[in-house]
Amino acid sequence: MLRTRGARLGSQLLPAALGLGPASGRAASGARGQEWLQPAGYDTGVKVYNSLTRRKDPLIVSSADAASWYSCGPTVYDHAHLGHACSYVRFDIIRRILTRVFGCSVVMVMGVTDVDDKIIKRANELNVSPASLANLYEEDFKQDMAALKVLPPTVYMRVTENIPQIVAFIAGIIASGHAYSTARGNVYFDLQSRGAKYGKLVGVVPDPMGEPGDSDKRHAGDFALWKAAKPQEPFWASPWGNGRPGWHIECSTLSSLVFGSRLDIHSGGIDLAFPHHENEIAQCEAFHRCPQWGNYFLHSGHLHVEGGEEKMSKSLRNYVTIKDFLRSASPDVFRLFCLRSSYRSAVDYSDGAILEARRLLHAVAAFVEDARAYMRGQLAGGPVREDVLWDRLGRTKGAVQAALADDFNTPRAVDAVVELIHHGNRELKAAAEEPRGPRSPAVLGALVSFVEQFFETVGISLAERQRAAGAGSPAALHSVVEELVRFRQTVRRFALAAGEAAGEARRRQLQERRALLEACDALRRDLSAHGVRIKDRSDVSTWELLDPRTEDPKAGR
Ligand SMILES: Nc1ncnc2c1ncn2[C@@H]1O[C@H](COP(=O)(O)OP(=O)(O)OP(=O)(O)O)[C@@H](O)[C@H]1O
Ligand SMILES: [Zn+2]
Repeated sequence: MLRTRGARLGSQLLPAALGLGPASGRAASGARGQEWLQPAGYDTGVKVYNSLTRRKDPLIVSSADAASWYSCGPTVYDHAHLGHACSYVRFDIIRRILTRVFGCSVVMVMGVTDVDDKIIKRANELNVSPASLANLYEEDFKQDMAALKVLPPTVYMRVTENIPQIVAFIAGIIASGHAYSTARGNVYFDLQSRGAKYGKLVGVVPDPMGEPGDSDKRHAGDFALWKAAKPQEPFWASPWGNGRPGWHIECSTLSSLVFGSRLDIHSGGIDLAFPHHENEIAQCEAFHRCPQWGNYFLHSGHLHVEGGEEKMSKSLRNYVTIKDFLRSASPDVFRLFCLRSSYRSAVDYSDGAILEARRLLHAVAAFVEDARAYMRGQLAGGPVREDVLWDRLGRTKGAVQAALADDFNTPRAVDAVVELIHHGNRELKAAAEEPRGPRSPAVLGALVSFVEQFFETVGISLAERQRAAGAGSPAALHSVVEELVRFRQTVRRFALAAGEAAGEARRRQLQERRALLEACDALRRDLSAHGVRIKDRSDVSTWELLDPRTEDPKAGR
């Protein structure tokens, strides 16, 4: 059982410290029961789909240096799965785009739910304390996020470390006349007191769930802010007796502790819109006594298992853990899979979809590598149509910027980049078929830079991909591979030179040297299993180190 901590009512959470005043700006139509107030501040240039208005609004944040963003974090009772990964990777992509493309720095707070029914139940099953179970899976979650290259929030905040602040927040809501305590030591939000403003996020408010007959609520839809302690459960002291916080109040308090009464962006999976976010809004607007607390609510669509109606979920046992996934595929492959659909849409997870992402990543890397080889003069070839490529590059840059400004439309941006690569490949191919002539390394260099920069922006590093398998390996090993590939090239050239003889001599030489070519092919195949990919172009061989998890298993055979 957790140590009970005394609540220091009001001392931590003074409304004066929290109250930055209501969001200012002009009104716009949209939300149920009241108008959405367009905030004043820094216009990012992005139009974002706002669940509050159910349309795309200009994204205006308090400041370009510190857009406030609250992200609902995990309930830490088990390993995270690809559904969680999908939501956090998608928002990580948006955060990176906001920062790197639209010049807006983000201050992100993520709440970690480390006390909750699911945690208590699982801890009891495993016969460990809820606190140690939560600690274990919080660390596990952070490791999974790091493995997926999701940038950590500016600060993680644990519920159990902020109980006095939560108690003070609840007291503030009672003081504002929007909550009541009961004889049994529970505190509920009084839904009727909110009137038509309840439902401003989701529009139509679903009927409240069936309630147990002995509930001490005034109305079935009222939701718990404080739950009186039950036997064998962790509890903390409060003015209403021992107990623990309800789920929704945690996020309202944690967000307000850092950002006060104005929040620019709030994110989470679509399942959190109701009742969780709706209730957070009710609580915050009651506490801060402001007409609009959160300005933009962003919701990510669910990851489903292909063919299934339901989201990937622990309780449905239809999940793949992040760890299992990363054993056979790289984080970049998963990220590209996420990029290929809008963050708002539901997406089907399947082996086929992952293989497609893998192949696409492979094709991108192959282009970059070929363009580099061309620049170095290793690709035999003549001129490319420079003007065509410069024109394409300019148009692609514009298309990518426009797509990202349109509700972070990553699939459209990726398509534009793939189209550019297609043109780049076409020119390289044509150049390879022409006799030697003037070369155009600059434009291909510009294409490589742009493609690399685009993927870097969204968190996929093509350069890192080349280094991955070699990371930490001594430089000497690198030199050994270099020597090996050079030796193989010498052997290969000798074998290929047989074709230059004539008549019977040619046939005999080809026959004699065929075994050498076969040995060279076998070595290429064998080394690819160790992440060394050799590419033969005519009689020139180059090589690179690759992360085997990124590679298409069938590629290069
Ligand atoms: N299948 C999924 N697809 C996309 N996002 C998901 C999926 N499952 C959970 N999420 C999101 O992950 C975040 C953390 O969720 P949380 O810890 O509450 O898990 P959960 O929804 O209880 O998961 P589970 O249903 O497996 O128990 C939330 O934003 C939630 O919306
Ligand atoms: Zn939340």
